[in-house]
Amino acid sequence: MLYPQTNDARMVFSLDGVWNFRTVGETDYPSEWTTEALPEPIPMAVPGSYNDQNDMTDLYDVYGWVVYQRTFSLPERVIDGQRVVLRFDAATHAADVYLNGEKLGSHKGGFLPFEFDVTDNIKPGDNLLAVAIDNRINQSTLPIGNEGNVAFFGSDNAGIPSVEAGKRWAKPQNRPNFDFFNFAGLNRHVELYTTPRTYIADVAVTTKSITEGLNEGETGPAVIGYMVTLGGESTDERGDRVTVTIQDENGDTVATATGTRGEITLPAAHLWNPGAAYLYTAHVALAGPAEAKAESDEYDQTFGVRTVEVKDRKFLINGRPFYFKGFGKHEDSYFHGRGTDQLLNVKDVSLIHWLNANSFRTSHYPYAENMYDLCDREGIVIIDETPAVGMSWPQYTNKPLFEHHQQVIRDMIARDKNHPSVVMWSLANEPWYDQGGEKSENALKYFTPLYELAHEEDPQNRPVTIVCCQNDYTKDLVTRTMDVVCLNRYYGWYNLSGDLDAACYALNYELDWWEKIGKPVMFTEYGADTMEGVHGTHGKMWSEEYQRDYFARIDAEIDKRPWFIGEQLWNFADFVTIQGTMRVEGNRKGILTRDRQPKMAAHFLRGRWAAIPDFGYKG
Ligand SMILES: CCCCCC[C@@H]1NC[C@@H](O)[C@H](O)[C@H]1C(=O)O
Repeated sequence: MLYPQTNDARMVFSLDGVWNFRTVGETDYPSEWTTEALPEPIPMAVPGSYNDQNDMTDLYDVYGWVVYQRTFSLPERVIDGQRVVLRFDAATHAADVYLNGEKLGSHKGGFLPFEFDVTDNIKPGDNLLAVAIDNRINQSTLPIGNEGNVAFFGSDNAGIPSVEAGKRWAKPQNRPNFDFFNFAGLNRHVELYTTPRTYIADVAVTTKSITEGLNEGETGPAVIGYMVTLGGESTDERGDRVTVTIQDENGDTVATATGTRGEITLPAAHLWNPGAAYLYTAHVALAGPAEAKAESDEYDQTFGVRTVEVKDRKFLINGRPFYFKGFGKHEDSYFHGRGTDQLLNVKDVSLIHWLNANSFRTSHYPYAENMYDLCDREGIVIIDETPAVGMSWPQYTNKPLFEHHQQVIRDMIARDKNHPSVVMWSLANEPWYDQGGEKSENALKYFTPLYELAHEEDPQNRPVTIVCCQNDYTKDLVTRTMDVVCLNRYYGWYNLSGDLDAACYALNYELDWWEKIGKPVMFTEYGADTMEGVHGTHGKMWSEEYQRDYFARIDAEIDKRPWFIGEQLWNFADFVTIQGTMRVEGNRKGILTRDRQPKMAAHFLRGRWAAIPDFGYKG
């Protein structure tokens, strides 16, 4: 799915700004709220979660529907004869969309784009756009919501008559089976864009071969593959009117090709590398019929020349063994909630550089495209993750959920396939699947087809993984089948708490087991909750000294394992969760505070990572 672009053939109209907004709740929204002006609306900024934007009412407790509304008008002379598309970069978690009183359709899933062809719905003057959004999560959504009365890490005294009575009486609420606040709404950009009626619908670019061993700034022959998909009217005989021009970073043409698919040799290619990005542009042009130049289309698709491969328990980028240094993150900030904030993206990327990190995982959902674009140009490596978090054995026989999971994988790869920064797909975070017997078998039957689907859907055929929770690894049949074993481990925090000696012993006990499995292994989570300003001469849990010591001790152990290919800790920064006895204004495992100030561990890691090269750390 191409990101909207303004050029000689296309135009983008942003619908960001202040919309009208009303909460509805669990019942259905009134139909007149989608066909007439909202009564007594409050202002709501888009993009942005609605939860933190108004203190006259508690929008943290919304359970069910809200309705957004705005009007817009488009210049007739610009859209005349063009195709007009309404696109949502995301709407969390489910949306019904109406234009001028007509329902355009619905979308389920809160972290990937969807669009509607509104060519025949647009009218001169004001158009009324209404979007109803449902924030409810349950056992059949991704992420997973508990339908009982306790969330992940929620506390309870089950069985006590008064407590049970209180749980029955309590108003319905979302009970996330995951550890981040269920921020919702129009979290990302909303836009209208035009294309000709016959248009470029998709562009895929792959790297077929490179010259390995190039140093930064050196060039060598490379071969790329491309495929252009056309859409709209009379697309079949138009293939011969497609030209592809490859431009280097200076905008100079380095190669050209015609046709909707083929291979192109770049005689002196610059490689895209972590920390040394180089971006090319494939300028795709679809010539209109001679008699109608105005029907030509064009699209500029950036890409990087680089290969990714898992081989001999190494993670190779451009044939060299890469070592992941970084973290899991969240799209999470004051006031914006999970809303796209380009300034924060730029600041976070600067902090990734300041920390001498080179990568992050999009825990636990695909992030907004803007962040991937930034990482493409900044040479930061991404593990791209679906919103499948909080899963357990009941899900592995839930066929509608499996089909939704398949669609999410297709949509995530369709959106992110051209980003050189994306080097691996994560199918899920911490699915619980170590109960042994049929439950473990069902998990394997659920995830194996998804693993195969991700490989099939990706034209670049990147490695595929799943991120494994602290579990009984001997009964976990799934993790060991992935291309890379990604472990979330909390020795010294959730278990053997405060005892880093025992924690290191237990970690090595498990790593001895993984030694025999023959796959590359990395941490995708490890860490300790830390309150900035809490100190101690013998750093105890929650102190800044403990978080620093935790990483220093654990890292010393993984350094001893040549097949341990990376350390992504938990978390880049503190972030908001449900309220609960184990969370103080959220999860405090950040090495930065939520307002991006470094804790003591950040300084330790900055020094450690300065001494760890992107390539060849383990030989
Ligand atoms: C019993 C062990 C469970 C460890 C689970 C650790 C969790 N992994 C997923 C993340 O979203 C959580 O924030 C993290 C944690 O709680 O800080």
